Amino acid sequence: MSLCFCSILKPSFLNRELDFVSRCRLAPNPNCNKPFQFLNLQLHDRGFPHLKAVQADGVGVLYSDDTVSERAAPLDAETQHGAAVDGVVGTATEESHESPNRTRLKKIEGKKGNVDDGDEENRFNLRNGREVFEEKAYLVGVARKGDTDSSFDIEESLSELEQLADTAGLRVVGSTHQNLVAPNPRTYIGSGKVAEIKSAIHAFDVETVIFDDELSPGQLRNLEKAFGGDVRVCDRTALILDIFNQRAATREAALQVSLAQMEYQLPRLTKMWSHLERQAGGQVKGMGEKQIEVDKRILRDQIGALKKEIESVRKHRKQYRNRRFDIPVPVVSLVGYTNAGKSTLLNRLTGADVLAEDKLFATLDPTTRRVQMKNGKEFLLTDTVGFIQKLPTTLIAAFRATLEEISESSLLVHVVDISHPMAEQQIDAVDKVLEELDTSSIPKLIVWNKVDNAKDPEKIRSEAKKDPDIVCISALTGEGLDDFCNAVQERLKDMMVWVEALIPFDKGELLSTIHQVGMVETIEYVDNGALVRAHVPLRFARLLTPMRQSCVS
Ligand SMILES: Nc1nc2c(ncn2[C@@H]2O[C@H](COP(=O)(O)OP(=O)(O)OP(=O)(O)O)[C@@H](O)[C@H]2O)c(=O)[nH]1
Ligand SMILES: [Mg+2]
Repeated sequence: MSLCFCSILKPSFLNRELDFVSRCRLAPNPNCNKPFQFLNLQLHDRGFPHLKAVQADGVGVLYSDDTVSERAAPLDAETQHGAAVDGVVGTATEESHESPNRTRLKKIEGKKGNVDDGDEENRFNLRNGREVFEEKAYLVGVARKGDTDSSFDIEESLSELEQLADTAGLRVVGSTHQNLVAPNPRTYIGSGKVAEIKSAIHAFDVETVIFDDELSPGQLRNLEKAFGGDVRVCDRTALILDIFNQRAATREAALQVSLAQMEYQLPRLTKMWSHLERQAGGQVKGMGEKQIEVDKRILRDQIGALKKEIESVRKHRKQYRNRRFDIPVPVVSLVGYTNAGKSTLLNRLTGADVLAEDKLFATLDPTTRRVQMKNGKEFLLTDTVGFIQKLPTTLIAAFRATLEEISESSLLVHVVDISHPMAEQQIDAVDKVLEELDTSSIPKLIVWNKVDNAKDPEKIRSEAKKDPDIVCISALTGEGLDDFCNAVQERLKDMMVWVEALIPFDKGELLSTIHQVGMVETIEYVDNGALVRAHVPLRFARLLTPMRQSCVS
C-alpha cells in the first residue's frame, strides 16, 4: 500500500499490530531447489541467526534448521534481473549507465537487541509515552551525477535518514544507494537495484523501505508492486510528516501537520480500494476508481475545512502577538537545523522547560520567553521548529503561519551545531529555507553551539573570534552565554534610534521601560521631569514622540 502515514485514513504505520509481521513470516517449503547464496553468518548471527542463505533470485530463504521457505515470485521479469545478496555487503547488478554502489547491512546491537523469532517482544518500545512496535526498515538513496544543488553527499543524507527513521521509531537494518544520471521515472531506481533490494527485503524480513527523496505516486505504486506487496514503501517526506504527527503537542501544530499530510496524500490516493475489485473477482471493474474519486472529494473538503480552522487559530495568534508588541521588548528568534540546540539555549537563558533531546524535530511550536540580562536589559527569545535539508514543501507551507514569528523578529539567531560533521551543509540548508521565508532584511547573528563537543574546541573558538557576526557557545555548559547576550544587545542597539526626551514625573513607568528595553546614556532630573538621553527601539521612540517634542521646545 502506498500510504503509510495518514492518521485520518489509517493509523500511523508505527502502531500496526504484530499481525503485519506474522503475515510476512514465510511458509516453509522444503521442495524448493533453487541455488542459494550463503550469508556470512558471522556478521549476521546476532541479528538474523535463523537465516542461513538466500536464493539467488532473493525469493527463497534457507533457515538454520534447513527448512526452505519461498515468497511469491517477482511480479515482472525485469525485477528478477540480477537479484542477489552477497551476504556481507550485497552487490548490485547495475544498468550500464549506473556506477557501482554500496549496500550496507546494519549490525543490530546494544539497545536495539536481536531480531530473531524469540525477540519480537523486544521490538516494542516506549516512544513519546506510548508503546510502539519497531518495524524493520531498509533505506534507499540516489546520488545524482552532476547534482550541484545538494551539498549533502549520499552517505551523509542516508545517515540523516537513519536518524529520522530512529526518531520515528523504526529499526534500520540496512541501506543502499545508487548513482544515477536521472531517476527512473517508473521505479526511481534501476531494475537491478530493485531486484537487489527485493533480495534484502526477503532475507531480513524488512517491513518498510524508505527512499531518501520524494517519490511520485506512480513510483511508489510500482515499487510496492515490484517488492511483492507485503512491504511498505515510503519516502523521506512521509517519514518527516509521521514524526511531526507523532510530536504535534498543541492544537495548532496538530492542525498544521494534518493539513500537510492530507496535501501529501491527495495525489497518492490510489489503490486504497483496489481490494474491492479483487473481492468482486474483477467483475465490477471501475468500482475502486469511483471510490477513489469519492475519497479525493472527501479529502479536498477536509483540507478546505482545516485551512479555515488554521486561519482562525492564526488570527488569534496574531492578536496575541500584537498585544505583545504593546510592550516594546525586542523579539529575537532562534532558528537553525534540527537538533542544533535551540531549545537547550532557550532553556538555559530563560529557565524554560521546553523539550530538548537528541532526536530530530523535538520542537514544533514556537515558545517565547523573556531573557533578563545581568545589566537589567531584557529581550524576548523565541524558539522555533528546526529545519532540515529536503524539507517537504507541504510542511513549509503548513508551518508558514507559525514561521511568521521569525519574519516579525528584530533579530535572527542562527544556531549551528558546530560539532556536527555536516555543520557547513546544515548552515546552507537553513539559509535556503530562510530565503524562502523572505527574511533577508532581518539582521542575523550566528551562534556556533556545542563547542564543548567539537573535536578541536580551541580552533573553533579562535575561528569564531575572527568574525564579529559569530559567537561561540555551549548551551549545555553555559560557556559563552554572556558573550551571546552582549552580542544580541549590541545588534539590538544598532537597530535602535537616539532620543532625547523629557519624561514628566507622573509618567515614571516610562522611565523604567526605557531602562528595560533601551540603552540609557544619561538622565538629568530637572524641575518638570527627567531629561533622558538614550537609544530606544523605534516602536518605543514613537511612543515618546510628545515628550521628545517637549524636550526640543
Ligand atoms: N554537547 C552539547 N550538547 C548540546 C548542546 N546544546 C544542545 N545539546 C544537545 O543536543 C540535543 C538537541 O538539543 P535541542 O535543544 O533539543 O535541539 P533543537 O535545536 O531544539 O532541536 P529541534 O527542536 O529538533 O529543532 C540535546 O540532546 C541537547 O542536550 C551543547 O552545547 N553541547
Ligand atoms: Mg527544539
